[in-house]
This record gives sequence, structure tokens and C-alpha cells, in this order.
Amino acid sequence: MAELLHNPEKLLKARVELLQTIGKDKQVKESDITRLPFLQAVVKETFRLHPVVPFLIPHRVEEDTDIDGLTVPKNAQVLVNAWAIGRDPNIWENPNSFVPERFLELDMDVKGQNFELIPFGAGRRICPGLPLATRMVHLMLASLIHSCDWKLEDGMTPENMNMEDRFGITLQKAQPLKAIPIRV
Ligand code: HEM
Repeated sequence: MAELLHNPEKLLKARVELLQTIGKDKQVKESDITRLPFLQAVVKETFRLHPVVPFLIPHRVEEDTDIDGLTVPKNAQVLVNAWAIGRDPNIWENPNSFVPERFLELDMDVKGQNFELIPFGAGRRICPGLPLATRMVHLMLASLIHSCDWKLEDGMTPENMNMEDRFGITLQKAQPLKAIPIRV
């Protein structure tokens, strides 16, 4: 929601997609999500810029492991910086910009097959809550956009919003978002 309010043209685009696909008077259902490619792109772009668990969960190496000539010794604790991977300029064009459209042309998802985008981790310890979480995130975001229009609190504009992240086990907005719903 913060990125959408920071980029109102993307919010409008997501809203138009919802209105054209679902209509004004029906509620969004889980089964509608596959018909909402722009909404899916918005969620991927948000996971890229603001991964919920920025360093994943710490892993311990079971045996000396060679990666591209670098030896990671047995018992080392490994943190995977998903936040930095999501903003790596060698991978992403305009890495710090919120451009959901980039995913419309990319065959890439968040299920651990594309190491450029791993908000749920990958491999045998990938998040087991992924199917539930992705359904709920899409459904909640779609419902918020579809049922209301949104504005920022007084004095706040898209340009002067603070979009910095605060790091911990989970990522938070450095300055919490205050958004005001407008019934439509
Ligand atoms: C948007 C929501 C969520 C995100 C982004 C997320 C992300 C993650 C990440 C990054 C990991 C670590 C993976 C790794 O280190 O390779 C993880 C682990 C885990 N997640 Fe989630 N998660 C979410 C929701 C959920 C939900 C809804 C559940 C349960 C219903 C859940 C249960 C777990 C469990 C049990 C683990 C530990 C798995 C293991 O170590 O084998 N997560 N999650």
C-alpha cells in the first residue's frame, strides 16, 4: 500500500484492472487472483524491494562448501541478503524504482526457482507457509484497493513520503504509513 500511495499512477492501474476484471459491486475472491496480472506484478515488485524477512532465516553449513572459489567453512552461519539481491543493479534495471511492469514480461515467480527473487527462501527450508501467504497477500491487497480509494494524511504527499525500511528479523517501514480510506 505504501508503494502504491507513493506511486499513485500504479495504484490507479491496479484499481482499473480490478474494476475491469471484477466489476464495481462484486467482492474480490481468491479465484480472481489468476486474472489479475498487474496485481500479481505489484506484489512481486513489493517483495523485491521490501522482502518481509530481509536476511531469510539463518542457516548453518553442514560441511565445507565451495561456491565460485569461495570456501564457506563447516558450521559457519549464513545469512542470505534477499534485500540486497532485490536491489542488485547487475540484475535489475532501475533497481530502486517501483516498476511492477518489469514482471509482466518476466517469467519469474517467488517459489524458489528464481534466485533473483527469493522472499520465501529456496530449497528444502523454503517457507512452508508460501501457498497460504501468497493467497492472503493478493486477496488482502486486492480487497483494499477494490473497496476503497486511498489518500495520504494531511501534509503528506507521494513525493515527501519516507520510503526507508527498518531492518530486523522482519522488515518494517521506518516511518509507519498512515493512509485514509475513502468509500467509493
Ligand atoms: C508474506 C508472508 C511470509 C513470508 C514473506 C515468509 C518468508 C519466510 C522465509 C524467508 C523463511 C526462511 C526460508 C529460508 O531461510 O530459506 C520462512 C520460513 C518459515 N515460514 Fe514463512 N513467510 C511468510 C508467511 C508464513 C506463514 C503464513 C507461515 C505459516 C502458516 C509460515 C511458516 C514458516 C515456517 C514454519 C518457516 C520455517 C521453515 C523451516 O525452517 O523449515 N510463513 N518464511
